[in-house]
Amino acid sequence: MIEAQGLTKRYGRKAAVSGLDFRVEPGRVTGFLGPNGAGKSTTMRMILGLDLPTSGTVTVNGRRYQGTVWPLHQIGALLDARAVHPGRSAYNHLHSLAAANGIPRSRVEAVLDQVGLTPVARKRAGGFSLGMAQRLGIAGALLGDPGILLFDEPVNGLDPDGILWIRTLMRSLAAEGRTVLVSSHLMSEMALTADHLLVIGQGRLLADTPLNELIARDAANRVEVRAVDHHRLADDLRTLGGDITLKPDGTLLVTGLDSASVGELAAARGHVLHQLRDVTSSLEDAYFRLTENSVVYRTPVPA
Ligand SMILES: Nc1ncnc2c1ncn2[C@@H]1O[C@H](COP(=O)(O)OP(=O)(O)OP(=O)(O)O)[C@@H](O)[C@H]1O
Repeated sequence: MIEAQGLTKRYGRKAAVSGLDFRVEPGRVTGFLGPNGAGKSTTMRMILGLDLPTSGTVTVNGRRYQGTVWPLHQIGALLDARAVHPGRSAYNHLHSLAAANGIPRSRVEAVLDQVGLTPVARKRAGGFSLGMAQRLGIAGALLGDPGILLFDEPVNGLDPDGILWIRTLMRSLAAEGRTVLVSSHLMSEMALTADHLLVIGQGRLLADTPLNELIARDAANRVEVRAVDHHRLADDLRTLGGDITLKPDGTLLVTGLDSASVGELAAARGHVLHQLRDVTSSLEDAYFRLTENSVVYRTPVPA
């Protein structure tokens, strides 16, 4: 279990993370989402004790960081896959980590197997592709068989097989009762991997919610309706409190009313409808709506 209270990190006048309160519970995969620069890596570094909070606290299994790096059997982390000495083999890299942490050599072989790097274990890590480096970083995180795992963008650079492997790994680590916190910008992948989400924007918590609830809340009370006289229907729906967007093809997107209310109003006022349907939502839709005011680095949309 990881618990943050009022967690704040400032760099000079800039607040990278502001007053975060959250708990990351064991037994589920918690996705950590937010636009570029939102503060995800900074938060992970503070959890690991690599950065100290300016104010507030973060505890790991109820204990505060005591000034030495958390031992690998408590927390394993993948932060930067390229942070490996390029001249060292995968085996030697893991072996020196194991030796420094009092972890038996047999674990090195076990995690190399687990991540599929046994055939290249004696090759220089500097020659690894990004996907192989990610696997080596994950092997390092698993080495101490820790109860808490942090992964910063673990699918970065992985091919579809690797992405499926990561998803299965995260889910099985959580099913074993471990605490798993994973950041990603890949919404479709997060939708398949995470049970719970923490979403931050500009250093502030925007959502701490089960994934399904976030998507369901986003879809709730959004209806698409096509009518012969869409202008008159739009006026009638507004009187019921609906927020209406008229699409170029004449379809009305109604927010704030469910399909039953729209259908009953249409029948009562004599509207001829050609279509009435609930709008479904995806994690990507929900995420965009949640973070639309928190994006710092926005890319212009081509005209
Ligand atoms: N060492 C540092 N010195 C100064 N500013 C920093 C430092 N580390 C992070 N920041 C700033 O803090 C903010 C949060 O950065 P952080 O890397 O935590 O975001 P992130 O959510 O991980 O972003 P990304 O998705 O792009 O990896 C950014 O504005 C960043 O520029």
